[in-house]
Amino acid sequence: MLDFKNVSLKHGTKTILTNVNLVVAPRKITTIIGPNGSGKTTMLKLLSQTLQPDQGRIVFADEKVAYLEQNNELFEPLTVTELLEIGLTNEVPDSEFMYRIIQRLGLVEMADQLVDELSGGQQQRVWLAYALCQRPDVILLDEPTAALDVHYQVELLNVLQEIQTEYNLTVVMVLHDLNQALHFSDFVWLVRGNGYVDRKTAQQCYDAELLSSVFQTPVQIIEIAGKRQVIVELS
Ligand SMILES: Nc1ncnc2c1ncn2[C@@H]1O[C@H](COP(=O)(O)OP(=O)(O)OP(=O)(O)O)[C@@H](O)[C@H]1O
Repeated sequence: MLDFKNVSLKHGTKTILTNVNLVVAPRKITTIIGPNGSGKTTMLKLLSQTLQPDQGRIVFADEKVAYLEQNNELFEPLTVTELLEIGLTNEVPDSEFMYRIIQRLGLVEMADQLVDELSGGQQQRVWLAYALCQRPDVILLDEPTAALDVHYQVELLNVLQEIQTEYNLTVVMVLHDLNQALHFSDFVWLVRGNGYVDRKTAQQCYDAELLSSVFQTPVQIIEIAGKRQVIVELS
């Protein structure tokens, strides 16, 4: 169980959340979408307890939560394998699991390289592997595809979805790409930046009026090869 119960939070004078009640769907993928500065990262920080609400509370059972922030830094030079082994040490070390994650995230060839010497996109995959190696019940991911090319964006989300299903993980992530958010999620939280958050199923979000109002930008929903796609109208 991981819920927002009557949570209110301001950053300075800016209202981020007002009496928000939300249930994180267990063993499902929830994606947070919304405009820049609306409070998406703040919500992940609340769920990870790196930030406390002004009012209300985040309700936890005894889930193990792994939080992958937008920017991650190493404080000493480590190879990919060395970093992932640190992730494993909290639990019964499971190098077989670690090797599967290395394979699934396409990291085999760089397993012995220093993390700092990898490209931004490669490092992003390594940090996701690190979070998974902690064997969390809940994984919080802030823009996990941000530095990736389109191939690896889709690849990473596919692998994440497979691992989520296989290990019954609860995933809460922030994405900016609306098509990816709706395609890979069960639930979507739409953060409006005025204190309010709508919780919808991903299917309910294929709604041009809804998305246009959240982003204050005209969008259309069209169908390509039988699949709905969100198109942002360019002026
Ligand atoms: N520690 C802080 N102190 C003061 N204001 C903050 C702090 N952290 C965030 N804010 C402000 O709160 C608002 C929400 O920030 P947050 O990072 O949660 O937004 P976001 O939706 O994740 O944005 P983006 O899409 O740009 O990553 C922003 O206006 C931001 O400037």
